[in-house]
Amino acid sequence: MEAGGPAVVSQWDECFQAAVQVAQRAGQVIRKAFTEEKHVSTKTSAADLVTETDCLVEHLIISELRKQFPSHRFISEEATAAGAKCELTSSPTWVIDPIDGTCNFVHGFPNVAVSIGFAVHQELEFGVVHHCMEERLYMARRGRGAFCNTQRLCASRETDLSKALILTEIGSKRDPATLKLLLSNMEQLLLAKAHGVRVIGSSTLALCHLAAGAADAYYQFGLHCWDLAAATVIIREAGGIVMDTTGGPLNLMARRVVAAGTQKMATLIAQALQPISCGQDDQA
Ligand SMILES: O=P(O)(O)O[C@H]1[C@H](O)[C@@H](O)[C@@H](O)[C@@H](O)[C@@H]1O
Ligand SMILES: [Mg+2]
Ligand SMILES: [Mg+2]
Repeated sequence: MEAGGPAVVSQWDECFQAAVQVAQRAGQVIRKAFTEEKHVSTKTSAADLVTETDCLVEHLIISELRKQFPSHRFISEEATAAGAKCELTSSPTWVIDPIDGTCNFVHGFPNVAVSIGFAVHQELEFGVVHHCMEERLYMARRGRGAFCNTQRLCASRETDLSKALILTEIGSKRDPATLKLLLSNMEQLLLAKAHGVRVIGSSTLALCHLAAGAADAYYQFGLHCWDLAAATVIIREAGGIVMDTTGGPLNLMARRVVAAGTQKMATLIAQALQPISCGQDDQA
């Protein structure tokens, strides 16, 4: 493009810009509500919390995006909890977690984010994650690199499990059999001499830390498509791998993931894990 020539407008520019703007507006609402009294309800278990701010922010995001893109489809956490169908079609689809880290938000623990992913023909085109308590905006567009604010992100190159910092999340399924498998998986990785295993209470922020090279791997059984969508683009554009726990390609709806800076690390993690059955987002 010659200097001063017309800006090249590529497809989905307008959607990406709208995602950035509404994620920042949502972050302001969450930051304001962070220190205020909260009305907390539970969903699938006593550990699966939701507040009026989750619902308010989800409504704010979707109504703004629907005004600009009325033909688009939406998948979001709280609408799904209220019975909406969770189906990724070939239509342009927004995949939204209004507050990732709601339990942290309720307790005043600052790992809290807004996650907005966007897919067309079931392929993820971009992701925006706003770490609203630290004013960090993680973002990536397919084929154009990953950034945190203005800093380019590069995932870890580590291939040795005994030198790895591994992130995971506990999720909200807390029956004894699930907890036994969950702790056994952590134990296997620690017995393999991993430097550490960390749980920070926000799957999407943990995945962004991986994209930034601040950890070497992430795995989870039980998260949702709205936890994963945006961060998957950010990790891939940072040079990382996001795949199914079986070692196959990621299925956004399968509620399980292994991510790492390198394919070798991702494979070592997947091989160490015992599977935990958590259903699928697109199966009621
Ligand atoms: O806070 P949420 O949006 O409910 O996300 C949770 C997620 O559902 C759970 O599986 C864990 O990954 C938590 O770390 C997330 O924050
Ligand atoms: Mg979430
Ligand atoms: Mg949420």
